[in-house]
Amino acid sequence: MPFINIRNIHFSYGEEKILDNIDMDIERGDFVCLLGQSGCGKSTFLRLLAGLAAPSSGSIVINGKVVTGASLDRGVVFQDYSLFPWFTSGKNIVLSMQQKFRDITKQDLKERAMFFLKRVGLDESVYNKYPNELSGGMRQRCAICRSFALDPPILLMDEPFGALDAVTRAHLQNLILSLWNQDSGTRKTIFFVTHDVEEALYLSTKIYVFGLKPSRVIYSCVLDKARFCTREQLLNDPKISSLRQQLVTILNNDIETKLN
Ligand SMILES: Nc1ncnc2c1ncn2[C@@H]1O[C@H](COP(=O)(O)OP(=O)(O)OP(=O)(O)O)[C@@H](O)[C@H]1O
Repeated sequence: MPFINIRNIHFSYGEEKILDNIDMDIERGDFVCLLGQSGCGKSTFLRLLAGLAAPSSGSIVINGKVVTGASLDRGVVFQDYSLFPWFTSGKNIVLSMQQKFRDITKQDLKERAMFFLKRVGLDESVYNKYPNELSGGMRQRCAICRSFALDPPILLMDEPFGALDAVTRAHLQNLILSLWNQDSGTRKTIFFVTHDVEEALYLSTKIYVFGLKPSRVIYSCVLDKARFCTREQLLNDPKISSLRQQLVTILNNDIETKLN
């Protein structure tokens, strides 16, 4: 049995069918990118994985257990940084850790938060700042810091870099790869929603393309490229170039089929 076994997932909002028979087998430590046109149901699928909604039919089994609700074993990072604006960054990080590490003192939690702030490239002064005193990139680093400080084996990331400029986005892609790579023995399993083919090629070990709703997986692939390859290698690798072309064509054809 794979680490995550997703079988025959259907989901509807009322009468509107959104997901139609999604199957996936995911191994521990996979970096899974979900690509697809806007509105096809990628975020909905992440909500099902998070246990925030239940499939209309089908099952999601993680490590042998059926998902029936939310769990601290699945961390979530959204595009809009998901920090409470009325708390400082530090409090945002510590509050979520308190739910998981109930026996750890506040001082130790603060030290853990400081440690992870540094890991994501933020200075300790950020601890006492409110989210609105930080740039978008810094807020997203804080959200990533909060997720990694909680240390969930699975991370669900919904277009986490979608609102950022290209340079910040590239930095954060490198950051997430280095956090994911930090200890290859206990790599987190990451699901990452993006519209960006290049981002998917750079980050993932597996790519799933969702078709327009009611959405099915219309293409999937496993990337056998070395996980430490550079952006330059990615641009020059002939196999990746052909995969890039294929992904763009599939996405374009999908939208054209629905328009015709
Ligand atoms: N709470 C809701 N109630 C009813 N319909 C919803 C709800 N949330 C989403 N939808 C609909 O479900 C469909 C899928 O939405 P979803 O946000 O999952 O797509 P997406 O692929 O993540 O889109 P995007 O890439 O634009 O974020 C859309 O048609 C959307 O309007």
